Amino acid sequence: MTGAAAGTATGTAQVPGPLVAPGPDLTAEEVQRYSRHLLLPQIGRGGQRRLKAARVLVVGAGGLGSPVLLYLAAAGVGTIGVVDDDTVEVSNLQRQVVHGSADVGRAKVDSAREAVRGVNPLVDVVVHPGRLGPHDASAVLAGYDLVVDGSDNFPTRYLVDDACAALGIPCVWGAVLRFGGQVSVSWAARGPRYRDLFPRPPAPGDAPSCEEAGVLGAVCGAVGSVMAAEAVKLVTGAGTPLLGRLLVLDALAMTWRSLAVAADPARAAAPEPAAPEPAACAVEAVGEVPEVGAAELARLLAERAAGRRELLLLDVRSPAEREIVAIPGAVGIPLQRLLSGEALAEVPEDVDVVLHCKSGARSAQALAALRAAGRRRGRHLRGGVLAWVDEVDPSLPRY
Ligand SMILES: Nc1ncnc2c1ncn2[C@@H]1O[C@H](COP(=O)(O)OP(=O)(O)OP(=O)(O)O)[C@@H](O)[C@H]1O
Repeated sequence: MTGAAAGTATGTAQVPGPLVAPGPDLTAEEVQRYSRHLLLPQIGRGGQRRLKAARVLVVGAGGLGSPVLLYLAAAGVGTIGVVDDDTVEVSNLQRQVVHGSADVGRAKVDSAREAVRGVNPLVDVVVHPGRLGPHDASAVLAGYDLVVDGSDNFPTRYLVDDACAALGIPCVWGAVLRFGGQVSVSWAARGPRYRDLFPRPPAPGDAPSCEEAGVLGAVCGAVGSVMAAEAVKLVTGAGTPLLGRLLVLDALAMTWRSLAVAADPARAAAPEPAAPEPAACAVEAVGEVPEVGAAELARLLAERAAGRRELLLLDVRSPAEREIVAIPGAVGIPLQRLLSGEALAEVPEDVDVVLHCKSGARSAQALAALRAAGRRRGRHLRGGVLAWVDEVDPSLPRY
């Protein structure tokens, strides 16, 4: 993050007017539905007509996208786009409140469309199923007035931020992890951008995901609600947006802090670093690594139990993940301890090693680190503990 000094020549955020021109007048049904907005002088009938004409794209129908979608729909945003490439899983329901139990297995975009229509049938929902990538970002974002980024990964955030900058439109972005969250507005033409706060993506393994470290569901609700409020403010011109400011939530202490942020003059002068392809995951980043399937691992462990084989099964997930589900006989060494080299001595050189994590990305990274350190007798479990649950012991929980 660049310093906390807004107001430099490059960093001064300009308070914009309304982003969207008013649409057609409201019907009697709309007047009734949105009456609590109409009572607000900062929104009123004119602001509600702007919302009716607005086209807002929500990236990700997950933990943040859920409250964003529901509040934008309820607020009467005329056209809401939804991009997502995922299907609803049981473990999503703790925070992804736009989906319900009956939606498990459905495409998130379909489930979200139905929920949005249930909240407000006057809203048009445009679904963009699939992974947003450099090949289609400009085409998908074009035609929207504003993007709300509720994605959960750095490549997508940089991609969305760059595409918004190129199109000259603002992006409201948010991020959550454990009990914390961040929200801000990135708008190249008017103030600092996401890239000013985070010039470089963190090194693989430096920033844990919610999948690894967890997140309080209500934190997604709090941060997502702020994102939706910022979107409504930008569309209508109400108040002062979070432009040049980063709002930081600590839900354990229950504090919100507002940090001033400035554009980074060095970034403004330098060419944009290429955003990594969003589809790229840690496995691809570290190259080919030898794998073993779950059924094969079960056979190897049976041989070990019978005393016919020496094998070390290393679980590189966090202790909290291991408490949820573990492969019997696995030894836990969290990924960071392997990547830092701190735990290398705990991995013997003369024994076959199989590493595993939840789904295979972290174990591939750990294996690459072991190989870089000269350990040649390692493989990793394809599909991680989830593959073990699916193929070997379905009585164990997925998460
Ligand atoms: N580039 C992208 N294109 C389309 N959808 C994306 C992209 N990046 C992220 N998303 C979506 O954004 C959402 C992020 O939400 P969240 O992290 O709460 O969900 P999740 O990935 O289901 O969580 P978990 O990994 O813990 O299971 C996901 O639904 C994910 O599919």
